[in-house]
Amino acid sequence: MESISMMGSPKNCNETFLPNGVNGIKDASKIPVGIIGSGDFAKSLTIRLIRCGYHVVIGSRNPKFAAEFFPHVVDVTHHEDAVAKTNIIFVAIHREHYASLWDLKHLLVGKILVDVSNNTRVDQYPESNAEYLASLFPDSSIVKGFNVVSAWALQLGPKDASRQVYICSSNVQARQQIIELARQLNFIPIDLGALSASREIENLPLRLFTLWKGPVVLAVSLATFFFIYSFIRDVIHPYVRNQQSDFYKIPIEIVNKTLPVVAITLLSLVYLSGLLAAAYQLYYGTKYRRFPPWLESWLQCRKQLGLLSFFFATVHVAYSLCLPMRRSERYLFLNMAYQQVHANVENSWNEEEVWRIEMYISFGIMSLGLLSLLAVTSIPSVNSALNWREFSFIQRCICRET
Ligand SMILES: NC(=O)C1=CN([C@@H]2O[C@H](COP(=O)(O)OP(=O)(O)OC[C@H]3O[C@@H](n4cnc5c(N)ncnc54)[C@H](OP(=O)(O)O)[C@@H]3O)[C@@H](O)[C@H]2O)C=CC1
Ligand SMILES: [Cu+2]
Repeated sequence: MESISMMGSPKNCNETFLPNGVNGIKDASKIPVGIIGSGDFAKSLTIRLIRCGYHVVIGSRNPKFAAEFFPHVVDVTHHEDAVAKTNIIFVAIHREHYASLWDLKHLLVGKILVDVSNNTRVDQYPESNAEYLASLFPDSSIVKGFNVVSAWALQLGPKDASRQVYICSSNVQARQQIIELARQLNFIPIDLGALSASREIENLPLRLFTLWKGPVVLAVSLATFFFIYSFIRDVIHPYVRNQQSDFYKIPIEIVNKTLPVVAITLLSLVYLSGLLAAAYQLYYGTKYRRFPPWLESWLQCRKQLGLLSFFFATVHVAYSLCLPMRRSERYLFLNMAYQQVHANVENSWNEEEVWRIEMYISFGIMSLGLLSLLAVTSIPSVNSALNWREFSFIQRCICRET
């Protein structure tokens, strides 16, 4: 790591945004970082780099044209010139164009090339883009990284939540330098070792929603099932038996009966997986045995199940709050009042019923409160502000009470 401490720019990017590097960023501002390509990624990366005090050199096929899109402090020049001026070069062009850099081969000897590219499909090519780049330029140090951040996120600045970047390279020194650079740019670098990990890193952005797929399909199936069940029970059944038309109940009442059932089923699935895992460990008398794959993936998507449960519970609360606003409710209310008058009942207060409903509502609100606490603590930035014990306290103890 010492070899890179020369990059020593301040920990906080904001400080470095001052003009002329007033506060001790002189070192970093002197380190030129090269970027080949002048597209969206190059533009956003440039902004992040200069904010953090780096000097940026852009290599473009058409520097005159490209210069218009970059701040004045950026040196926009030809590929050869950019490569000659810098030791760390981001390759911000698509894989299909890598071969066009072939002429620069002699200039790239011993330099660090950072491959930021992504593919459109998982395992699109036999070898990863970074390995392909390495095969084109065997005398350069190829580092894979930064492909999981979007150009948009790069521009948002250091406060953005998606801060993790995965970095790998077979050249340890080059990898360490890029890891340090990522840290200076206020990312959280994760070292994945040798360049062979690049295939996995390239597949990451394409696999973002894998953990959501199962829970979402499950939630939709549960919702459909319970909706049909309530529909048959509360609408079809009275219609068939007494010719009573309750179809008006479909949009609100039936939906509102479905929502809490789905919410509570999903929440119970979150904790059931933990119980099954514990039972499994007790049964085999060891915690060093792998769980079966279905349990493993179930355990992995607990957070998604929990968040979906929270979503259904919240919508249920919104629906419930709107129940008395409906016209149907008012008609029913009036009719009831009329019937009461007709039957000469002066007071229809039912102590038991009153208590039941009061308790229902109170518990409902309390559960939503606790569920939102769980949901909030699972947000990465909040999560990282809690220590491990605090987090497991909230996730375990509070939940047991719900
Ligand atoms: N955009 C994003 O959010 C992200 C992009 N990436 C990766 O970054 C890389 C660049 O993406 P992005 O900036 O969006 O792409 P763009 O299409 O916006 O830009 C690509 C750049 O490549 C250069 N280029 C185009 N054709 C050729 C060619 N035939 N030969 C040499 N250079 C060429 C051009 O620069 P010039 O005309 O100056 O030579 C062009 O500006 C890609 O590999 C992408 O996968 C990774 C993460 C996120
Ligand atoms: Cu309810």
